[in-house]
Amino acid sequence: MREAKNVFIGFGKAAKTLAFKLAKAGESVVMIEGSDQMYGGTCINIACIPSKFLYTLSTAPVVGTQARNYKQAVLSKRGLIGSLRMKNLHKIADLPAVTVLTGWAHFDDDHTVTVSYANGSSEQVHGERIFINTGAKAIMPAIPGLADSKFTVTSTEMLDQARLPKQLVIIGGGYIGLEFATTYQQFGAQVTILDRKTQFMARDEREVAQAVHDQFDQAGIKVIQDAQVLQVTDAGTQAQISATVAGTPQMFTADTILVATGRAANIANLGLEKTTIQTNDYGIVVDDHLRTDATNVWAMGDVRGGAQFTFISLDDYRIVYDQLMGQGKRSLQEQATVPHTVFLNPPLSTIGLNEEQATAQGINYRVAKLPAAAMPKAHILGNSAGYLKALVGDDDQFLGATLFCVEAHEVINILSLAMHQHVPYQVLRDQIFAHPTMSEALNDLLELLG
Ligand SMILES: Cc1cc2nc3c(=O)[nH]c(=O)nc-3n(C[C@H](O)[C@H](O)[C@H](O)COP(=O)(O)OP(=O)(O)OC[C@H]3O[C@@H](n4cnc5c(N)ncnc54)[C@H](O)[C@@H]3O)c2cc1C
Ligand SMILES: NC(=O)c1ccc[n+]([C@@H]2O[C@H](COP(=O)([O-])OP(=O)(O)OC[C@H]3O[C@@H](n4cnc5c(N)ncnc54)[C@H](O)[C@@H]3O)[C@@H](O)[C@H]2O)c1
Repeated sequence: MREAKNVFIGFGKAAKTLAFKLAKAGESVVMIEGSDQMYGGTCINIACIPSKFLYTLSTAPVVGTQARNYKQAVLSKRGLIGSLRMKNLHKIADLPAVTVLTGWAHFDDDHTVTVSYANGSSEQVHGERIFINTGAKAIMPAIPGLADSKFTVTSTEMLDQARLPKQLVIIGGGYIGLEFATTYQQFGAQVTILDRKTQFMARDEREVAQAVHDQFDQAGIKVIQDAQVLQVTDAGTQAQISATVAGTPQMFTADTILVATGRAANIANLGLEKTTIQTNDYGIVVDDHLRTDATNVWAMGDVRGGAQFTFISLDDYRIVYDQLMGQGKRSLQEQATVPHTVFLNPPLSTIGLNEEQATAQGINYRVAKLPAAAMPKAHILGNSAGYLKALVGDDDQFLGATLFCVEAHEVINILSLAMHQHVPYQVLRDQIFAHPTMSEALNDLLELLG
């Protein structure tokens, strides 16, 4: 039986970062990844990197009469992803302390896993410690005809489909739904979002949801709330989607249906029932230090049923590394306030509380709001839509911010740093920023607070 001090199941963000550090420290590592197309995990192969690559190309200004070339963008994406995948593999596999096994793992007991290879063979691996980082996968709702339709794709297939849809129907108006609507509309597809909730962007403040809705209206993206999809039927070159919208029957047609109805932790087929590891409806149960109920097993990233973001998986690595090699003080508590970005055009970034939440919690706040159009950089970048908004408490500390403007995804990191380091707003108000940038909007925005 193969033995290692550290056995990783899944080559995700947390696993690859922790494996590298432990191997560099001279500890033996076995990294088990199911697919040779997934070295480096979901983010680089089928999620953040390819989706933001296509988003960025779709957002670039059209020069003269030259349309944005979707097929070319997908081909370039394949090149980029292929080289990142190999870079990720070699960064780990080339270390003398590491063995990478390409096969699917399942537990036999708390210390032992069996790896099944594509050629039908298998082997057992014994780990003093085992780290589960198997990620999540798209949920396919049980709608008659949906899974079997030749027009149905998940984000994974969509990002690699070289044909631009003419009529794209997206089921689900969450992160993936909103981002793919933006990207594919910009490449030239007609996009309709069908979401079952009655409210658009239900998790967000109404003010910003309305601003995004207005921007979608302008772009020609149709957003339909309170939509219950009942059935999908293939009819020649198109699918017919029957649904009710606010209780009234409606038909939609599409040549591509993107299912974006959430992602569920990859815990099936892991053999967890043979271990003392516990699961719940969201994934593997862990404590604040990411320990499972088996004392030698940790779970990190999407599989532990928390927020599904690459930066969370990366932070999970920090928590576990601190336990193994540091003081063990780091925990999930530090992840309470993190920045989020939905890559729309302009992007929407948020952190902490919005006005509605502060009001609901009875927290006193002062608010500053600045139109993006006030910033020269927004005009240079050709998109002056949106606004920046920040909330501060009686103690002059930031409570939260909503940035719906170009470069929001960069500027939000400054506010995140300020919140975590308890920097009073006056510091950013008077900070010297490079010019012309969107960061300098923080000077003008916070000046409004006096
Ligand atoms: C389209 C899309 C866009 C996204 N965009 C963003 C974004 O912009 N920003 C952001 O922060 N997050 C984004 N996310 C979320 C982000 O991709 C995930 O939260 C993150 O990749 C999860 O990483 P992880 O470390 O949990 O594991 P993953 O990177 O998912 O790795 C899990 C690995 O385990 C392997 N595996 C699974 N089961 C087994 C097994 N039994 N044996 C062996 N190997 C196994 C899988 O093949 C996979 O390689 C996006 C997600 C999607 C789908
Ligand atoms: N920029 C980013 O950070 C980014 C980008 C993409 C994905 N992600 C991550 O990936 C996760 C998965 O994304 P997602 O968009 O699939 O999930 P999501 O949870 O963000 O949104 C799912 C949406 O689908 C809707 N829905 C569910 N079932 C439905 C049905 N049967 N009919 C119609 N609507 C239905 C829900 O109302 C919800 O609005 C996100 O939660 C996020 O953590 C992050």
